[in-house]
Amino acid sequence: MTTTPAPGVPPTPRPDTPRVVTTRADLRAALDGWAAAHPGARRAVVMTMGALHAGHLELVRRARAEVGPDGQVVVTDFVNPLQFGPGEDFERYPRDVAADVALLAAAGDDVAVDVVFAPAVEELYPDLGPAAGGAGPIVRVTSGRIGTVLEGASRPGHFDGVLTVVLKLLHLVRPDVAVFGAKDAQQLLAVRRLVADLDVGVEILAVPTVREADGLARSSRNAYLSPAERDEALALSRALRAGRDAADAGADAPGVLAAARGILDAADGVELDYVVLVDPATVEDLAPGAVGPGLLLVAARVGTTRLIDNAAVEIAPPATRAADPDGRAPAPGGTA
Ligand SMILES: Nc1ncnc2c1ncn2[C@@H]1O[C@H](COP(=O)(O)OP(=O)(O)OP(=O)(O)O)[C@@H](O)[C@H]1O
Ligand SMILES: CC(C)(CO)[C@@H](O)C(=O)[O-]
Ligand code: BAL
Repeated sequence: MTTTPAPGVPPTPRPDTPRVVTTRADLRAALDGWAAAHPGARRAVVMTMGALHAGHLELVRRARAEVGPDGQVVVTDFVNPLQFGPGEDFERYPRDVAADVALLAAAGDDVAVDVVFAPAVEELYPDLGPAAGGAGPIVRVTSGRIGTVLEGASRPGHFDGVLTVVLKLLHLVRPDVAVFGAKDAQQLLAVRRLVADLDVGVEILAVPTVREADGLARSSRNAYLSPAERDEALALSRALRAGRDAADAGADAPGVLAAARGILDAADGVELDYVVLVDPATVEDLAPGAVGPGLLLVAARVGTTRLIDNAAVEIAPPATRAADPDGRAPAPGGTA
């Protein structure tokens, strides 16, 4: 892919491999250099913890589509210690920046990345090292109620850590748009609230969950699963499909939730953390009589691996729910 030059400057081919920078100073130089060579170009960021997979590539594709060939796409590759609690998988989390860069370099022009920012922990958090007492930043973002329910209840402090690093990365990269995955639905909502509540000047875009052919949501943590566990993990996406099918067939909110829960309760090897049907705008439980959009959220442990997944559903109004395809009134007590 070539980029459109400033007037009078010959077009330069975009390098095949993204430029990898690890310091704030080199990041700034890469951003400023691009802006100088491409006046008016837009910039997009895709924030990741590395161990890149097809889900991440979809986020990059969206980012590239958003800024065009002259725009600059930055991928951040950083396992953020602030969002991991004691006993979680911070140490075990897969880290291989070279493999991530190779995957990006092998992707097509529509997934072209200009810069990979892969800082060391001390670069982002000078106060976190042993020399500084290990406490980390004094001032952090608090995620409020969103950060205390569901993922936040199971992982106390997680969303404060996520929002703190997201805000830092937004300040460092200064993008026009930032692309996040719908797979991490509560995170997406928290980031949207961060941007709205703190008046951060960036557009947040969401990409639908990318799945494997059998329905399993792509996730870096899938790498932890043994083949048998991977089969067991399919119960999550099956449960969401059952909930969605129930909604499509006219079930009410409790019926939708029961359909999903039934699959999970019957599944082998799945230790359920939660399955809930929530208001997508708040992640608060949907009332039994609610109609309209809902979000089914599931979190479960399969072996030692904690997985999350979700699906949007639409709860039909009772009148629609009750009518049969010919529009006749329902039999008394009928539900669907
Ligand atoms: N299957 C997917 N579809 C769409 N977006 C995804 C998918 N997996 C991850 N993302 C998005 O990629 C971004 C970076 O996520 P991250 O690096 O944590 O990957 P992950 O696969 O979610 O990892 P983990 O397994 O640790 O949760 C997030 O915005 C996340 O929602
Ligand atoms: C947004 C994020 C990169 C912050 O560390 C992380 O939570 C993730 O990968 O989803
Ligand atoms: N994918 C969200 C980041 C985390 O689980 O820590």
